[in-house]
Amino acid sequence: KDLVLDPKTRGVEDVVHVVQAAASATSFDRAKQFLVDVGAPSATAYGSYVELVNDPNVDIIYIATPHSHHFPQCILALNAGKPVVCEKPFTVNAEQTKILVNLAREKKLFLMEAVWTRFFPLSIEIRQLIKDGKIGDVKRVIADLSLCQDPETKYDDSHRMVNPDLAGGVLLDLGLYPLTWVYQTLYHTLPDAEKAAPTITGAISKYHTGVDIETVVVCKFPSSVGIATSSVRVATDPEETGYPAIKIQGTKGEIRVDHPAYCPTGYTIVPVGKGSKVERFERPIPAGKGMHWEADGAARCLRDGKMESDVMPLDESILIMETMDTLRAQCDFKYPANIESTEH
Ligand SMILES: NC(=O)C1=CN([C@@H]2O[C@H](COP(=O)(O)OP(=O)(O)OC[C@H]3O[C@@H](n4cnc5c(N)ncnc54)[C@H](OP(=O)(O)O)[C@@H]3O)[C@@H](O)[C@H]2O)C=CC1
Ligand SMILES: O=C1OC[C@@H](O)[C@H](O)[C@H]1O
Repeated sequence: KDLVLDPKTRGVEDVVHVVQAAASATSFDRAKQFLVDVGAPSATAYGSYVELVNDPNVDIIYIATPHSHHFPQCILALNAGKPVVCEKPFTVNAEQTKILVNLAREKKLFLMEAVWTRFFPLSIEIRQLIKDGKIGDVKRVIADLSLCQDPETKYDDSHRMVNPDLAGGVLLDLGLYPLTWVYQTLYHTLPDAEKAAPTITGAISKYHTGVDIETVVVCKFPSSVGIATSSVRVATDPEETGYPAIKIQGTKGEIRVDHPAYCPTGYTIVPVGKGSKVERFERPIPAGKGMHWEADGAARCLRDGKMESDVMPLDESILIMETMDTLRAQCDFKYPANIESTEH
C-alpha cells in the first residue's frame, strides 16, 4: 500500500513507484487478490515466483516472506538478473548473507536488506545530530523492542514468529530493530577508518518451540557500548506514557527515541545539567505506514546505477548478521540444518 501512495504525499518529487506484478507461491488467485487489496488491480499476478523473476517488465523484486525463505528466494531473483530488496533479517545467518552479497556484486545487481527504520527522516536527523556532536561523544546506547504479547494465545506454534522451521524467534524478528539503533548510532555515524566490529555477549530465554523469546545483546565497540534487548512477552512502555525505547547517551546529553523502535515518530533531546533546555521533536509519518521511504531509497539507487545503499550498506548487514550468529552460538541456539544451510 505504501508503494501505490503518491510520493508527493510525503514531499518526494524525484522518484515514483509502479507495482508491476506480484506473485504468490500458493496460488495465482492469492496473488490476484493481493493486488486488488493493495490497490494495484491492473498489475500482473503470478502463481509462482519463477514467473515473477522472469518478467522482463519487472525492474526490482521486493521479498517479504518468512526468514527461512529469504536466502533461496534472493538467489532465485538475482540469478534471473533482478535487483532485490529483501525484508529483514536478510537471511538466517551471515554465511548466507555473504553468498547473496557476492552474487549481487558478481552480477552487478542492486541488493539491499529492507530495514525501513534507517530510511525514516527521524533516523537520518538523529544520525546527523550525532555526527554534529549535539550530545557530545556518544558512549552508550540502550535500545529495546518488546511487544507485550502472550505468545501462547497470539501465536500458533507454526506461526513464523515462534516456528524454528521458519527461523522464528525474537532476535531475528524484533531484535534486529534495537540492533539497528545500536549500529546506526554507534557504528554507521563513524568515519570509515574508525569503524570496527564489536565484541558480542548476551543472553536469551527460550520458548517451548525452541526459539528465543527474550534476548539481550551487548555490543562492545572500541569506544562505546550498545545494549539491544527484545521480547515478545514484556513491554517496552507498559504504561504507554512515552517511556523511551532508545536512549542514545553522550557526554553532553542524551537523545530519547519513542517506542516502537521500528517506526518511532518522535524524540527528545535532554542536555546534561539540572534545568537544561529539553527539546521535543514530533516526526509523524505524513501518509501510509512509512515503508515508502526505504522504497524511495532503493529507487534512487536504481536510477543512479548504484549497487548498494549507503543508508543500509551490505557490509553492515553482514556485520549485524554476524552479531546475531555470535549470540546464537554463545547460547547454543541453532535453527534446523536445512535452513541454516548455504546450499541452494
Ligand atoms: N518491516 C516491517 O515492519 C515488517 C517486516 N516483516 C518482515 O516481512 C517478512 C514477512 O513477514 P510476514 O508478512 O509477517 O509473513 P507472512 O507469514 O504473512 O508470510 C508472507 C508470505 O510468505 C509466504 N509464506 C508464508 N508462510 C510460508 C511458509 N511456511 N513457507 C513458504 N512461504 C510462506 C506467503 O506467500 P505465498 O502466497 O507466496 O505463499 C505469505 O503471504 C519477514 O521477513 C518479516 O520479518 C514483517 C512485518 C513487518
Ligand atoms: O518487522 C517487524 O516489525 C513489526 C513486528 O510486529 C513484526 O513482527 C516484525 O516482523
